[in-house]
Amino acid sequence: MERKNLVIAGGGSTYTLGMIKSLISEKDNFPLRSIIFFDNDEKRQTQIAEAAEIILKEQYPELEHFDCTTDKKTAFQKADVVFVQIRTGGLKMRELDEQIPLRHGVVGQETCGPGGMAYGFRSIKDMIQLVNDIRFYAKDAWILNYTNPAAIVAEALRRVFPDDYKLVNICDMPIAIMHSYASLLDMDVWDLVPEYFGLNHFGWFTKLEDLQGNDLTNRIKEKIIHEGFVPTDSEIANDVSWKKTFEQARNMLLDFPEYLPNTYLQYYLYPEELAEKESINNTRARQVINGREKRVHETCRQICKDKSTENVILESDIHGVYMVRAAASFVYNHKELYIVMVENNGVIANLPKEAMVEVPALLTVNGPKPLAIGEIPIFYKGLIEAQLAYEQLVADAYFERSYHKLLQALTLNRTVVDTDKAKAILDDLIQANEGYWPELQK
Ligand SMILES: NC(=O)c1ccc[n+]([C@@H]2O[C@H](COP(=O)([O-])OP(=O)(O)OC[C@H]3O[C@@H](n4cnc5c(N)ncnc54)[C@H](O)[C@@H]3O)[C@@H](O)[C@H]2O)c1
Ligand SMILES: O=P(O)(O)OC[C@H]1O[C@H](O[C@H]2[C@H](O)[C@@H](O)[C@@H](O)O[C@@H]2CO)[C@H](O)[C@@H](O)[C@@H]1O
Ligand SMILES: [Mn+2]
Repeated sequence: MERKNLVIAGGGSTYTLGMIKSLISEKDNFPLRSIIFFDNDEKRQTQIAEAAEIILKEQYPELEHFDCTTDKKTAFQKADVVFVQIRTGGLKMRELDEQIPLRHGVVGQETCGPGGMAYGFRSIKDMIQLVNDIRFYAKDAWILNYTNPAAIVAEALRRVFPDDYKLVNICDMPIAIMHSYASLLDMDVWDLVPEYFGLNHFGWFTKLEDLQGNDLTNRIKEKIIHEGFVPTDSEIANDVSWKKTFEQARNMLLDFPEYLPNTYLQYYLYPEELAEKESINNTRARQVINGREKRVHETCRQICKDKSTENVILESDIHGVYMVRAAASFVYNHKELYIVMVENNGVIANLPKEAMVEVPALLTVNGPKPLAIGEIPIFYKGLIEAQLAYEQLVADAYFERSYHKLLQALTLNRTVVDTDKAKAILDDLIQANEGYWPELQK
């Protein structure tokens, strides 16, 4: 296999260390010549890069070149694959995204409801700029984007880069959920074959089979109902918040037993309960700042102090492995089945052609080739159509600079519903996002 050059855009991310470990564990499947980190925050990136360099020297001696840079040309000129994981406004703005809706009694979440809308409105400009920069230097590179809120980012990118089949939006939540199904069945997650439909963070598994084609769906449902549902991927297995989320997925299954839900549906199906449970001074952003971010930075400091990994525990995680194997499937034309975001174009027969849907697709050298789903039942269609309208209105509002459309979007969102509430939240978000959001016309 020809070795490739990888760039990680958002090199300072809390996910980079896990990604490095995943690239090491996957080096036979995705052999690399070089890894370059790119970020617009030199200091944040350097603390990760200094540790990454030590890890790579120790555990990836075959790698010819490692670098970290804030210069676009240095980063992208030789790129074959770019992973994009940026966060416009950082975790500081994530905290406001979560706190502001909560002040109005509405779910405060990074990718769902008003928080997701605020984050999306901040991310679109930077994502368009970044893809333009990558394309200027590397017109044929594969771009795997998992920057959130992926649904809104994917919709905006679809409009600006309509024919770019090498620009793919991808999320790890379905595989993280499948990891838990596999654990229930005492199986390897890679031996599960999913059938799934929806939008990003808004979808359902309709069937899971093993590699021999045996239907495992009912066994999974029964096990979840009788034995409970817990996160099992190393990254989140002991996380209190993720444990609660997986528990709630079991409740969703009890209420709507037809399909197995993506965990993010909890925010749309039980918005009042979820808003009540959240605590404004300890939203998820605060937990990440005091948890994953601190842990990652401490690990980096330890590695740099020891000049080795002897005193730290480093594990590859399902997030990293999923992205790496997906990239390999594109690059080497493995045609493996992954759940990714694609333009619908009839895949879900009773949804609009232009919708960015999340479905299983064969990842080929000519882009993702989604498998046909057919028509979906009315309950799911209704939920998806409203959410899709919200996502499209957010993108419309961004490109048209329209306050009116943003208010429509927020009013449509199941986590908000009430127009006066939507107006009040929107006014607070506009104020908090000054300098990040474009100016809106009323
Ligand atoms: N879709 C998924 O499955 C999935 C999974 C994990 C993380 N994510 C996303 O990955 C991103 C990173 O998450 P995190 O919690 O580690 O955040 P983080 O803030 O720790 O990392 C983001 C990095 O991006 C950098 N950055 C911000 N804007 C940039 C720009 N315009 N150009 C270059 N670099 C820029 C920041 O300086 C920072 O180092 C987020 O968007 C998160 O939502 C998505
Ligand atoms: O609240 P956070 O920052 O911990 O997580 C937000 C992200 O949650 C999902 O990603 C999970 C992933 O599913 C799991 O496998 C593991 O790697 O942890 C991730 C985060 O903890 C979701 O898919 C992402 O879009 C979110 O960014
Ligand atoms: Mn996701």
